[in-house]
Formats: sequence, C-alpha cells, structure tokens
Amino acid sequence: MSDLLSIEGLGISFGGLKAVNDVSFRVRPGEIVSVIGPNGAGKTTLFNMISGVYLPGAGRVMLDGADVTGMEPHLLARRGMSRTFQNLQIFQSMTVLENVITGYHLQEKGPVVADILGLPSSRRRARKAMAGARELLERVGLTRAAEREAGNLSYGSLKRLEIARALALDPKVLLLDEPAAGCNAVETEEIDHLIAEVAASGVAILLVEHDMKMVMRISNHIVVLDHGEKIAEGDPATVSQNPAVIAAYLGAENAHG
Ligand SMILES: Nc1ncnc2c1ncn2[C@@H]1O[C@H](COP(=O)(O)OP(=O)(O)OP(=O)(O)O)[C@@H](O)[C@H]1O
Repeated sequence: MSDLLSIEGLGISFGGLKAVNDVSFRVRPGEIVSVIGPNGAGKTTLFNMISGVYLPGAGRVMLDGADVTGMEPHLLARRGMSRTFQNLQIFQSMTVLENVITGYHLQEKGPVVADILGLPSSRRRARKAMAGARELLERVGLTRAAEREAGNLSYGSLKRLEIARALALDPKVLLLDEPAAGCNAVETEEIDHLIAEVAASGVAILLVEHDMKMVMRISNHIVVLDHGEKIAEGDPATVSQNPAVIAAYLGAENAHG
C-alpha cells in the first residue's frame, strides 16, 4: 500500500545543536508508527516539524504524495493531517459536545458572513457538525458526558475528547503526542483500543509516547531517535532487542541517575 505520510531526511538545528538530523520513515494507511527515544532525543521537535509548528531546516514532509513541508497547521488539517497536543488543548468551560464541534469549524471553508447572517447554508453546516460530533463522541465512548463541562472530566476522558476533536477533521493522518500521558492503567487501555480502532478505519497514525508498554502493544512499527538521529526502526520485537536501542536507554538512565 502507498505511503500516506513520508518523512524524508528531516532536520533542524537550534543554535549549534542538531535537535533532529536526517530522519526518514513512512506511515501507511491503517498503520500505527511510534517514535520513541530517551528524553531530549528530538521526538517533540520532529513532531513539530511534521505538523507545521516548526519549519524544517532540511528535508521534506510528503502527505499523500504532495510536498507539505512547512505548511501551516490549519492548512495541513484541511489536507488531512490532524494532531493532538501533549498539553491538552481542550476548552475547559465548554461542554464536551461543544469542544468537538469547534473541531468541525476548523475544517470549514464556508464564508463567515453566512454564519453571521444565519443563512440556510450556515444552519445546514451547523446541523451537520452537531450530528457528526455526536457520532464521534459515541466512537470515543463519551456519549453520556456530552453535555458536561469539559473541565469536570477525568484525565482519561479528556484525552479521549482530544482525540475526538482531532477526528472531527476527518484526517487521513493522525499525530498523537503522548496520548496516554497522565493516564492510569485502565484509561491507557481504553486509549489503546481507541487508537487501534481509528487505525483499523484506515487512518495512518504516528505517535510519540513514553509509556513503553503501550508502544510495544499497539505499534506496527517503531522509529527510535537518540540525540536527534534515527538509530533504529522495525517491529516492536526487533527494536526492543536492538543493542543500540538498549544502550541509548541505559545511557540515558545512567546520565540521569
Ligand atoms: N525551541 C527550542 N530551542 C532550542 N532548543 C530546543 C528547542 N526545542 C527543543 N530543543 C532542544 O532540542 C533537543 C530535542 O528536544 P525534544 O524536546 O524534541 O526532545 P524529546 O525527545 O521530545 O524529549 P522529551 O522526551 O523530554 O519530551 C533537546 O536538546 C532540546 O533541549
């Protein structure tokens, strides 16, 4: 199957530091690819380049065959790439349903004036967004929380809400930044299932996650970074036995301990 996301020789430096250097890999439809590596390895920086937050110093990001390098996040979203953030970007005082509806509005191309005048086209869009949002809440298991204020949700539910918001853009590629951070074992398992279901629907998933058990459970393919370089990639079993990967993690542990 063809690649939905292809990362080709991406790199960026901050001052003299090569935070990411010549990293390449690809993600196909329905595949779950994880980026792992010790603290400071360059995972977040790589994510930020892929999702248009940082302009890469070198290399290309190809989305469904088109070069989208350096494209702004909202334009990437319209082309089918959406992402979640490590620090949740939920509107705490809105309801759960309203939060998902705002996800739909990011995707809209319709004239704002139609909304201001309350034209039929705008009302139709609003109805469609509402129906779509309810469907998404069902998909992530938050139907019963639809009218609750988002700020009152448990952490695991907030993480699922954030995924629902990203799905409102109907992405072909979904980037998940630490989807299980701060979650307990039960919540992590629920997020596991959700991610697997989204992948099974054909979405290409790229994730950065510190929970190694989760990564090993759900990834089809793992890319390992250390000091900004890709030091290994492969399936979970292969990567977890790779001496360079073990050395990088042990090295990081010794440095911190
Ligand atoms: N905006 C920035 N300006 C300067 N240096 C940066 C910037 N962002 C990241 N760095 C540096 O680039 C390197 C990679 O950092 P990055 O946050 O991408 O690593 P990470 O693998 O995501 O780490 P963690 O697991 O701790 O989240 C680090 O040395 C970091 O200090």
